[in-house]
Amino acid sequence: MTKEKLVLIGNGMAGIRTIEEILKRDPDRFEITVFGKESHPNYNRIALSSVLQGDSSVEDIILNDYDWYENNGIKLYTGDPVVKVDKRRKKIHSKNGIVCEYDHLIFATGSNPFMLPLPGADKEGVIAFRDIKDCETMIETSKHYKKAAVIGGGLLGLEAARGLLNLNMETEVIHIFDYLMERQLDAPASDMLRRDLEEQGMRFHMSKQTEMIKGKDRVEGLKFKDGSFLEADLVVMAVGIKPNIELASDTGLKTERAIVVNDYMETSAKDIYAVGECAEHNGIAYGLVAPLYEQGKVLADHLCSKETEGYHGSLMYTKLKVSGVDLFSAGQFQDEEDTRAIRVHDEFEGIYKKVVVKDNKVVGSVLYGDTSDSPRLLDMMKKGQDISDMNKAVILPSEDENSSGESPVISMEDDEQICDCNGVCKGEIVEAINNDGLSTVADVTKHTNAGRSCGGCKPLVSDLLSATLGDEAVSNQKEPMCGCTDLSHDEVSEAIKEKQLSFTREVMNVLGWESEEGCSKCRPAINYYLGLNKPEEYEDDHTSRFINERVHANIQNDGTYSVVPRMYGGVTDPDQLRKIADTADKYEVPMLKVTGGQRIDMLGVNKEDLPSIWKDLGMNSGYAYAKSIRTVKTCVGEDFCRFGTQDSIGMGIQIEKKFERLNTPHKVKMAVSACPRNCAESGIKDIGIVGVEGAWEMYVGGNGGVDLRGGDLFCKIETGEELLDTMSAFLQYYREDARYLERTSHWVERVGLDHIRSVILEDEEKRKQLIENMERALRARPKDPWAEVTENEAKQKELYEKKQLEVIQ
Ligand SMILES: Cc1cc2nc3c(=O)[nH]c(=O)nc-3n(C[C@H](O)[C@H](O)[C@H](O)COP(=O)(O)OP(=O)(O)OC[C@H]3O[C@@H](n4cnc5c(N)ncnc54)[C@H](O)[C@@H]3O)c2cc1C
Ligand SMILES: NC(=O)c1ccc[n+]([C@@H]2O[C@H](COP(=O)([O-])OP(=O)(O)OC[C@H]3O[C@@H](n4cnc5c(N)ncnc54)[C@H](O)[C@@H]3O)[C@@H](O)[C@H]2O)c1
Ligand code: SF4
Ligand code: FES
Repeated sequence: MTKEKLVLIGNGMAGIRTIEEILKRDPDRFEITVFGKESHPNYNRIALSSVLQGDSSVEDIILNDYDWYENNGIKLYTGDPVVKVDKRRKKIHSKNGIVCEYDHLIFATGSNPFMLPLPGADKEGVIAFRDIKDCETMIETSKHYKKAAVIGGGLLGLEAARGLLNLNMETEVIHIFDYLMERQLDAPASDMLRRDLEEQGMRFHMSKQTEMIKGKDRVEGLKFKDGSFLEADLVVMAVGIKPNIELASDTGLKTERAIVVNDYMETSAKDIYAVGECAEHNGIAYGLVAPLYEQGKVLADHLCSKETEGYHGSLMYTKLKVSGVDLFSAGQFQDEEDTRAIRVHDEFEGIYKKVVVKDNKVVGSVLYGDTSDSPRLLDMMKKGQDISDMNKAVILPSEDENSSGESPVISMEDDEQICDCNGVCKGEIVEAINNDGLSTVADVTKHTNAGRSCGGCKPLVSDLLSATLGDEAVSNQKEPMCGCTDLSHDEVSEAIKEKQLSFTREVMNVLGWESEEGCSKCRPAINYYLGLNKPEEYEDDHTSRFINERVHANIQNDGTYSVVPRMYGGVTDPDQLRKIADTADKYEVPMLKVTGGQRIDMLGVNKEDLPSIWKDLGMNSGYAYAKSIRTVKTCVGEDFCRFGTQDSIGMGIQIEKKFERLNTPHKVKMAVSACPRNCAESGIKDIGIVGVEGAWEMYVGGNGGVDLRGGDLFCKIETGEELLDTMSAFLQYYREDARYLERTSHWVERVGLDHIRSVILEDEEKRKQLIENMERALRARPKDPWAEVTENEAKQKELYEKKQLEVIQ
């Protein structure tokens, strides 16, 4: 039977949740194609706040990785926005020229941040906070500049400001009203919030209107309408959002503030639907995920011909994701003529609670300092519960009545919601815990979606696990490697060693994997642990590798690849440069870029050209795509620099040649500087070497990326030979002890520098063993992967022939 063609425009939270709901209902019904403007798979936009605040990495917040699309037969085009919809022919056109037919078309194009049209708003350093790029810009800016200004004291502005404080920037918030978050809070709660945030170091400029952004090319400050001026190196605008409806209006769909939809998320055009922030239902365009996910369920029912009552609007409720601040706001929280309120205000404890009542029903609430009543109040609001017979103390129990120490989940009814973002009730979670044998919060999230968005409900989920299984069962819980197994990384790696397992399928069978094929989390990890255990015998399973490692090149946002040849120690010569230039000319490589790792990146290469480019270059792979040794950056050192005390280039080249092509749990970057001026940035590398008079200092666990971390001084070593031995022992211990995908920076923090020192510097036996194991691993390394491909026609056919370009990326 031919499948109906379903095209989704917008690879964001609402659109992909709708696809997940469709797959749950009728997985084989549609041939699904997704177009996304951003060059990432679907990620948790909400968690950008936690990336900025340093609690997660970009990798942690991916909701559906590339393999998910592939495994569900979904064709994904990232970095390729739809630019035209031909309603008559039922076709869409993408920016990169892809034309795709549809039977059903979903708009889920979200919103754009609203940028105040101020003079100077186009200067460098003026940004929004909406996507991964914005987040990365803020993190990068904080490395070079000190003063940040956030315009807008709403949810987004305050979460951005907290993140900027964490990045050590002096942070000023400019707000147009005289109290913060006026759309969610009343004056007393807002005052308490402001005081708490001031204590955290935020500074506020209230009732201020920005007139212009000053500066030459880059922002230098803000001028306000009252004539005052504030210096700033970075300006983040967080003054609301504008639904992204340009394409919809060009298509002729009815739009007002957003794309107008009916109760079944149908737009004014046949077979075209809209969900998410770009949709407007009954005059409301929502800007929080809970309503958007409700819309997704309705649209999935409708498209899969399931019975549905339709979408009838949602109650809005929010929490601020700033640590140290407990705040909840829902519904109609301001006093009106026809409302009355129950209030508790404890200035000593910093607690404020207000419940607004209208026609004997709770219609809104603001809680500050203690939000434990929020699930119950929300439930009352949703059910429209009549409270005329209820005692005030039952609606808002006093602290004494509330202070049994018992978690609020205990007294919740089964139909009360625990996860507001995803609409998951207590009963549903308890049933999943009991029926599916769940024992961790991660299990619950995987099975029910509870906790998968803002994460605010995770403490309640954890309490519910304890209440259902008993404290002991839960305290013994560990983080499983992935949803296919209950075993942790350490247990899997240990079992491979103990049982001397030899290949992926065997591991899965012997260790009782839940899914036959494994998933994109466990397969690469198992492949790594197997190679670690039997370096000489194990044959790498390339099907378990991530796409970049499978094809030995990094995929770019437009579907092309980058080629980075190895340049040992960042040193090149005219011959290499000529080869690179000739190859770039021959294959019309659109960009050559010098990388931070001191080599040359050839960007924009077509996949089918990769093998011949590698052949023409005749250089080794730089492994820029791999969980392996990447670069050894060097400064010019004693031969040329008047401060140099050591031969940094020579040492860098020796290190790179010794450890190249070695598999590691995550990428490993190194650097050698010949004096403490540190021109090669040794302080932010996994291993950084610094020359001092008559010796080398070795730093470990540095990271210059999102999780910025200065390396720790590990030891001081006199000879080059001893340095290489100590590096061998350190790298091998990292390879054996760290979990797959754990950077050295996280590993060093988890196990502790003292412990690593005691193993490598104090335990002679263990050090010797580690160095021997490293030598075994180095001897067993495969040859250069580019050379292997250029000599292997079958591989070229399998991986690089043009038809492969159609493969989902
Ligand atoms: C920092 C931050 C924190 C947040 N915190 C919370 C929170 O705690 N709780 C909460 O409920 N909500 C929160 N939100 C809001 C929430 O993230 C959004 O409501 C939600 O992401 C909207 O989902 P969406 O799919 O409608 O839009 P989006 O997630 O924006 O997805 C739309 C996608 O469509 C793409 N697109 C647009 N035009 C095209 C085109 N022509 N072709 C192809 N692709 C296109 C866009 O690039 C985008 O990737 C937060 C938002 C931010 C920015
Ligand atoms: N925790 C959460 O739930 C959360 C977190 C972040 C973002 N979001 C969502 O993301 C979207 C964007 O958030 P937002 O905070 O930008 O929108 P918002 O509309 O909620 O708040 C914008 C704030 O900017 C202020 N403002 C407007 N013009 C201004 C000006 N010229 N100068 C100074 N202040 C000005 C407004 O008074 C308002 O308080 C919203 O839909 C929000 O719900 C939610
Ligand atoms: S690190 Fe020292 S030796 Fe190396 S280039 Fe810089 S100043 Fe010169
Ligand atoms: S309440 Fe946001 S993820 Fe559960």
